[in-house]
Amino acid sequence: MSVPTIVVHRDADILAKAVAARIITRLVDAQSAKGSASLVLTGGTVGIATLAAIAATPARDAVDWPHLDIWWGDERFLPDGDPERNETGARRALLDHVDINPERVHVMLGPDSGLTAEESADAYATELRKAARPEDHGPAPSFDVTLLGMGPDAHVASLFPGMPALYDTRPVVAVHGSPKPPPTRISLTMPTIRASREVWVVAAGAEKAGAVRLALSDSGTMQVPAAGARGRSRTLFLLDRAAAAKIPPGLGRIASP
Ligand SMILES: O=C(O)[C@H](O)[C@@H](O)[C@H](O)[C@H](O)COP(=O)(O)O
Repeated sequence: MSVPTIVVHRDADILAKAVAARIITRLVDAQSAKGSASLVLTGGTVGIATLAAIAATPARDAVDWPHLDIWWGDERFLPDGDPERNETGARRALLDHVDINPERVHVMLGPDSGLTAEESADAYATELRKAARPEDHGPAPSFDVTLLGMGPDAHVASLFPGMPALYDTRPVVAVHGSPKPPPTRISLTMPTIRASREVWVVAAGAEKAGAVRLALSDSGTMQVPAAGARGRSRTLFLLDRAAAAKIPPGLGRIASP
């Protein structure tokens, strides 16, 4: 697993724009190398602001959108079109504005599908397994980039401290009793997140500073899920100054102006 690289930006607005530029470049590089790319989206304010920043960036047209697979790290178990769904936010911010191939947008189904949350998680696991190739050596693709927002409790996706999903070895699980509403969610598990080539944790605001410090220390994943959010070849913590305020001295950080 890769040691995190920390990049600190002035504020949340610059952070979203910088992450947007970084995603565009990463996707173009991946597509140039292998003809396609895969991106795992996150909910949350920074996650959605980043997608809106991509949509607003002229360079977005450098991405070969029809050859991009879009996945989600987690989803609120709500009906299609519900404004609280991460998918709804992603479509409004970006997906409705680019030439994405609908068959390559892999949504986590909500209750209107007729599935229970457990059945929806199983259906997603099947989709992941179909997309996995032999070189992925597992039940899910090695995503090029998995974006993760992070809560003040250091949760990532819908993996909350001490909750059963953190102990689950299946690729995708249903989450009940989420401390962050809504209570029922679908989430990739840590093994699936850690199978990603790159994991990018994005966080802004002083309320995240404690969680960032723990996530970059030798904390246990069960109590500090973000401490387990590591990519196989690269891990980035992309932060604003407020969220980076409590980073232990001596950790390599790149502070942008
Ligand atoms: O479904 C969700 O709520 C997200 O996936 C969740 O993991 C989010 O990314 C963090 O809670 C950070 O959210 P904020 O950036 O809004 O604090």
